[in-house]
Amino acid sequence: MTVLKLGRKSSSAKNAIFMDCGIHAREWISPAFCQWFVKEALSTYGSDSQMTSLLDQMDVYVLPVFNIDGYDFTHKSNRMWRKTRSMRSGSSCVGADPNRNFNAGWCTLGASSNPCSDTFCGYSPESEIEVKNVANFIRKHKPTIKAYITIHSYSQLLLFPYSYTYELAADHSELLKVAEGASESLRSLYGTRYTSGPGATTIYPAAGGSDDWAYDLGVKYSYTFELRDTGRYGFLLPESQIQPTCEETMLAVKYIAAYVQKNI
Ligand SMILES: NCCCCC[C@@H](C[SeH])C(=O)O
Ligand SMILES: [Zn+2]
Ligand SMILES: [Zn+2]
Ligand SMILES: [Zn+2]
Repeated sequence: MTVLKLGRKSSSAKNAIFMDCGIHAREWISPAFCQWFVKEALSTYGSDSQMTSLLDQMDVYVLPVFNIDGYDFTHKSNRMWRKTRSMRSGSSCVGADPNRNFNAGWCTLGASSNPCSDTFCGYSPESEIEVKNVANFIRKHKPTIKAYITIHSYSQLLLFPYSYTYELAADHSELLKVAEGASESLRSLYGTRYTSGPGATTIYPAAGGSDDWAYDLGVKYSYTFELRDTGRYGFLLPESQIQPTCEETMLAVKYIAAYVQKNI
């Protein structure tokens, strides 16, 4: 698994943030953001005081395209594909939903055990190699990873645990406070409105998600972004909106990163 590691070289282990994009194949604005984030982070390091401080003090792991085979399939065959492209003998349907395949309330609610469903949870937790690799990486770096951010589209939401239960997370009020601050920061650029809240009540119940899994592993600041828009173009966001979406999302990510820096 190829992860980009951004940050000033340091002999001692620095605390880190892990961010992935492209877990769902059709959400093309997501990998676009991760790619843009890397360019922007590296080109503003040294001039932007917040980015400089962030990369001096922390490392940022970026996984630009989580679901590579699915992303490729959306370019070549089916633009609306969501899942992985794993094959299983005996099943006529392909792939599992990687955001239902993590070991967090696995396949209990908001997921399907039907291999042909777009929210198929997989044959077992971490059955998808992409999920296993990311889970292994985060487990291995557990002591230093202080925040997990996963980028999706669309709906303009900033979600945090839990989605596998309606129970509030132990850190609910803090996670909400940070999400609202980040959404406010995002809105300050172009007025784009986000809704913040726990996944289960803010979007829908959904077990097996990467954010819930990271949170239960101990990564307190765990967030799922649903980027633009709210349905006009949906997954087919026009090219003209890529740059503004990236710029406003950067403000939210920097807000979260700055909060994490101050509070770990
Ligand atoms: N952990 C689940 C967060 C809420 C659902 C997020 C959306 C992104 Se397309 C989904 O995976 O259905
Ligand atoms: Zn293409
Ligand atoms: Zn998604
Ligand atoms: Zn989505």
